[in-house]
This record gives sequence, structure tokens and C-alpha cells, in this order.
Amino acid sequence: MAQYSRVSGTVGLITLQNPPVNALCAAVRQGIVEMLKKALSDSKVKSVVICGQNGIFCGGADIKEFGMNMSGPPLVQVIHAIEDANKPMVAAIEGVALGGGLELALGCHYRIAHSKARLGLPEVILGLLPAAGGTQRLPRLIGVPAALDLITTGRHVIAAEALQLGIVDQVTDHKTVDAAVKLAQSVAGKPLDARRISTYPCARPSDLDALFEGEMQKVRQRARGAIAPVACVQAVQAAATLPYTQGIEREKELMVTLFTSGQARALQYLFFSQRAVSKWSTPSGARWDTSKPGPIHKVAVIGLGTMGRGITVALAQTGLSVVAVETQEKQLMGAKKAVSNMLEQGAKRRGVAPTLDKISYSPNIQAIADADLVIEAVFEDMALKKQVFQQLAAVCKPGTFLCTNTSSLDVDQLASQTRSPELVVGMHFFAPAHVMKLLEVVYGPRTSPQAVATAMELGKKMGKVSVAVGNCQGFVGNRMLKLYLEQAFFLLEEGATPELVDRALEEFGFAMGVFRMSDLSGLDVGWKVRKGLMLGETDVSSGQSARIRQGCRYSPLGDLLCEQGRFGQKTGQGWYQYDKPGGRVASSDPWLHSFLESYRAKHGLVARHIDHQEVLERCLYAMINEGFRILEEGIAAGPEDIDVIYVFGYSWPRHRGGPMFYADMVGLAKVLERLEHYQQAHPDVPYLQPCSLLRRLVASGSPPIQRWREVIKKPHSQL
Ligand SMILES: CCCCCC/C=C/CC(=O)SCCNC(=O)CCNC(=O)[C@H](O)C(C)(C)COP(=O)(O)OP(=O)(O)OC[C@H]1O[C@@H](n2cnc3c(N)ncnc32)[C@H](O)[C@@H]1OP(=O)(O)O
Repeated sequence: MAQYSRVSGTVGLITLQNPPVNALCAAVRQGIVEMLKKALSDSKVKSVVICGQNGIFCGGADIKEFGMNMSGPPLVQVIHAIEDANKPMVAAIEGVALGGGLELALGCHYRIAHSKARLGLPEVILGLLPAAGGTQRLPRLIGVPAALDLITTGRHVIAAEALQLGIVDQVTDHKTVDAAVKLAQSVAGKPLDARRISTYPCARPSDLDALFEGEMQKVRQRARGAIAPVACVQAVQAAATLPYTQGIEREKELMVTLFTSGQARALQYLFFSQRAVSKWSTPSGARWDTSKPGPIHKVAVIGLGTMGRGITVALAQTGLSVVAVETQEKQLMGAKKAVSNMLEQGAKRRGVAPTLDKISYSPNIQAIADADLVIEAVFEDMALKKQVFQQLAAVCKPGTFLCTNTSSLDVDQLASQTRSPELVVGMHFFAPAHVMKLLEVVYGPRTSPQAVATAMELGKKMGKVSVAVGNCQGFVGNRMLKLYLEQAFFLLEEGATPELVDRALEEFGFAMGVFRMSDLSGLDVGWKVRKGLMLGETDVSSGQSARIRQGCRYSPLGDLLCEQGRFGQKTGQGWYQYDKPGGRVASSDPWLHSFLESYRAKHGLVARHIDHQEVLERCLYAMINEGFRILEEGIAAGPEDIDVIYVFGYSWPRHRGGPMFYADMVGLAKVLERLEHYQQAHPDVPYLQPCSLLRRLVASGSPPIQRWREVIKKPHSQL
């Protein structure tokens, strides 16, 4: 899987051959060792170039090998053999040099990159560190602060920045391998001692201890319990304080700890899950590889509130033509200004020209007549959306895909308003729509495979992680979220405080606990949804009836706060208090605590001690149980879909893989046992009843998450 040839008479060329990204699997590593021997023993060869086939240098170690017993020569030794070579070694970097790929290049004596190439050490994103000498060579080459930045964030740099940092020696706009061969010829016979990075001293800034202390603090804060970023800092600290041979030992030691941690498993599962969700399928048999997306040149957005504006920005940034329609003139003018600002800021950040000219604005719905796809983003109200869909059906040209940006409403009811329900599909964006990576693509029973494929393709163009899901109340994300929120309310009724619940969830790894998050997104949003479901009326706020709706336990706490005008950050008061409306810093609110006390007294509830474990089990297992129901009903095709939705749309801590992966880590039997326990304690909460799929999985011996689909497909087995 590595090829050798001699070019221009005196240059040995080693080409890595492992499509699609030339990952360094055992056979590639073995191939490099053998081809290197050939090159070094060929007396005609004066210098050697290493490149990758198909315009990609190397995407790093083969992540698929991580779960297996490693065979073949270890990458660290391969790189040492390259660095020790007595002929100049030149890395010709095209496409990407990531992880082990960049480490391989750092073992070479010279590096040349194409101007479009991207370089980086993204191991931290996989729960690892660059353990093939990356943490030891990079700081020696570019200095401790710059190396810490790249290694702890995993960010990619383009060739120009790599040149500026000193990672590469040259950048070319021409054929990289040809330029590398020229460079190799020009350095043939030159001494190599000063080119072996492992022999460089590591420049030590005078305030080294303070630098590492500050970095460690920053990283711990950002990591939210992830251990890899911390290990990355420790490894770079070894480079700065120890000789290379000891540093590389420390790097290995830290890597072994990470390698065997559940966090690395979770993050690697997420890497493959993120890619797996693009290979969507539906229960009716439609699939990504047999469904062709329709051609989309022009997209219309209807309704320019917060969501419509974000969607318009995200569309314009893809380079598509956009018609943005808002019937209220004042709102239209405001939207135009806001969208232009967002586009300008985004373009400035990315160093490109803003795409303002891609958008035309109109107060008239007739302006969308020639759009290929329409995204309706009006207020979340079924009657209003139905009216808009009737208008769309009348105005749009035949074959136009009609998409609704709804967070929970029935996509099929909207499809019924049109003559072509097969063209109707949900596109559930998350706020702010130009920033958040997640897109739920919702197919109804009549949505055509082509409509799903088109929405998925558009999501990809917009840089989203798109997940195809079935049509049900709340789809996947909000359906599970509802139970998470509800359990948190029940915990308050039983004696917890918002602070206690949030602390437990934040220690678990969420950026914000459920109550701080509700304050941020606005309590009124959920209130309106509950009213729409006839749940949020508290006119019967005394006695038992206030806490029972539609025959089940209900907590009106959120509704009662809204009735007081406490909508969260926007009003300066919610589950917490803020220094002013729009304030961001939450502080404990004595009013809220006495409100909870009088609420409990009024309803005869006796506060009891609640610990973090109960908070996690009640909030997370309720949600996970619903996840199993979603899988059983075929609303999500597999656990990966649910996990990707939760990580990219709901800030689930990445190093915990997602709710379904977490259930696998905890153990399905344990989750089942705790759900049974809570169901007995709370018989008025029917959804705590363990889902039959969970029971079947446990009865099947709790197979690993990668094998759940086999059990899902056999609905009646094992019981
Ligand atoms: C004690 C132990 C010592 C070990 C020492 C060595 C340690 C080294 C650590 C590492 O190198 S870890 C790996 C670091 N590299 C990465 O994180 C890069 C991951 N890949 C990417 O970021 C992207 O794939 C890409 C390379 C930028 C290409 O992106 P693109 O959008 O073009 O394609 P994708 O859809 O993402 O990928 C295509 C295809 O390739 C598979 N794949 C990508 N990278 C790897 C890899 N490193 N190993 C195995 N497979 C990889 C990906 O899964 C896709 O597969 P599919 O089947 O087509 O979905």
C-alpha cells in the first residue's frame, strides 16, 4: 500500500496508496518501511519524496484499527526511521496532512505544501493525543504556545498559516509533487543534522510555569470533563521540560491512558456516526444511494424572524440564489439589515467576500414563483403554516420542493395542504440557524425519496450535519427533550433546586444545565407549545388537577413562572435572576426558592433530599428510554442518528458519545433496572415504563451499540 519509483534520475518517490484518505493502516506502515529501505539502498537516489495518491497526503492513523489488536510496525518507529535516514526526505503535502499524517511529515527533513492543503493534529477530537512524536516535535519546531494551540484544539491550518508558523518550508500553487522533487534535488547531499526536529532544543518562554498553569486552567474549563485536552497539555509540557527520549516516553504513557478510556471510544464512535448519518434510509426502503437529489439553484425563505434570517444567511453563504420573503414591510427592512450584518461579519471572519448580492428581498409571495425549493419559517403555529402551504401550492412552479422549518408540528398535515405531498419535507434548523450544525430532515409518510435526498443534500451544502428522521410530535430531538425537561420540573417539586439540577448536569458535561438553558432560550417558547397541546392552562392551579393533565403527572411550574412574566434572560428573571433584561450572568433568586416552597406547601408536597445521581438518572434515563421507543418505531434509523442529533443540536457532551452510546457505556441492564425502580416510585409517569426494545436488548445479552440494529430489525425475537 505504498509504491516506490525513481523520478528525475535521482529522486526516490514513495507514494502512499490507501484510498480514500491514505490512512496509515498496518499495511501502509509496512509499505513505507520497505519502500524506504529500497530508496536508501538505491545508490542512484540522492533524496526522497513522500506523497499520497489522489491528491491527498494522509488523513492520519487508521481510526478503524483503534478498536483492534495493532499489528505492523508502530508509527513512531516508522517516523524515526524516516528522520534517521541519511538522504534528505521531503514531504509533498496535498489535500490534508492530519494527525499521524502530519507527524509523518514532521519526521521528514523538509515539507512543502500546496496552497490549498490543510494541516493539523486533530487527535484531541478523537479523545487522543498526537502520539507518534507530534507532541514532542511540533513545540520544538514552532514553539510551545503555537503548538499548544494546535494540539489542544485540533484545529486545521491552511498552508499559508502553516508557512507562517514554520510548519512547512515552502508553499506552492503548482503540482506539489513536481515542486517537492525540485526541492529534493536542490537539497541532495546537504547535511541533515540541523533538519532532524527531534534533536532541536525546545525554546522555553521565560514564564514557562505560568504559561502551562494558565493553559491547563483554560483547557480544563473548555473541556467540561474531557481528559484528552488535559493530556495534550501534559505531553507538550514534557516536550518543554524533558529531553526528547524522555518526552516521547511520557507521550506514550499519556496516550495509553487515553486509548483505554471510554472517552476515546465515545469520540471515535461519534466520528464514524457523523459520517454514517449521511447514509440515510427510511422504513419504506428509500436510501441515500438509490435516491437522487433534485437540482437546486434558487431557494426561497418565507418569514424573516430569527430562524428565517439565520436560514437565509446559511443559504447565501453556500452561493445559492435566495429569495427572502416577509410580508410585513417593517420586519422586512429590519431583516435585510440584520442578514447583511451577519453575512458581512461571517465573511470577515472567514476572509472571503460577503455574498449580499445572492439575496433578493420581497414583501410579495409571488416572488418565489421560480424557486426550486422553498423553506417556510413563519411562526410555529399550525393554522398559520397551513395557510402558507396553501399559498405555496398556488404560487410555486410544479416540482418545487416545499420544506417547513418546524420544531415539532406534523409535517404530513402541512403536506395535505398541497397537491403534491410527496414534495413536502421538514427541515428543522436549530437557532441560530447559520451557526448551529444540526439539521433534522423530517420525512412524512408521503414524502418522496427524492425530496429527502434533496433536503439532505442542501443541508450538506449548508455545512450542516443532517439527520433524516420520521414524522412524530417533536421528531427525535424535541421529543426526547420534553421528558428531560419534565423530569427536571418534577425534581423541583420533590425538593431539588434549579441550582442543584444544573450543577449535576454541568458536572456531567453539559455546557449549561436544563434551567440555565431554558432561561437562555426563553421559557415562553415551551409555554406556547404546551398551550398548543392544551397543557399549559393553569386556571385550575389549586388542588390535584393542576398536577395531572390528560391522566398523567404534570408540573405546571414552568407555566406559573411565565404567568408571572418570568421568561428567562430576556425579561431578566426566570429560574434565576439577571442584573437586567437581556443580562447573561445567572444568579440564585431567593424569590424562586420561596415560590418553590409555597408551591410545595400548596400541593402537599414534602421536600426530600435529592442527590446528583438521581438527577442524572431521572433526567437522562427518561430521555434514553424515549430514544429506545424512537428506534423501535423506526423514527430514527439507528442509535447513531439519535446521538448525532444530541451532540450537534443539544450540547450533549461529545466525550460521552450521545445518550444512546452513554446507555451502552452504563450498561443496558443497569439502565433497565433504574427505570423499573423509578417507574415503581412514580407510577403516574407512564413514560418511565421501560421500552420493550430495551428489554429485548437486555434479554439478548446487551449487545454493543454497533449491533443494536440486528435486534431492532427482529421486533418479536427474544421475548
Ligand atoms: C499507543 C498508540 C500509538 C498510536 C500512534 C499514532 C496515532 C495517531 C493518531 C491519529 O492519526 S488519529 C487520526 C487523525 N486524523 C484525523 O482525525 C482525520 C480524520 N478524517 C477527517 O478529518 C476527514 O475524513 C478528512 C481526512 C479531512 C477527509 O474529509 P472528507 O469530508 O473529504 O471525507 P470523509 O467523509 O470525512 O471521509 C471519507 C472516508 O474516509 C474515512 N476516514 C477518514 N479519515 C480516516 C482515518 N484517519 N482512518 C480511517 N478512516 C478514515 C471516513 O470514515 C470516510 O469513510 P466512509 O466509509 O466513506 O464513511
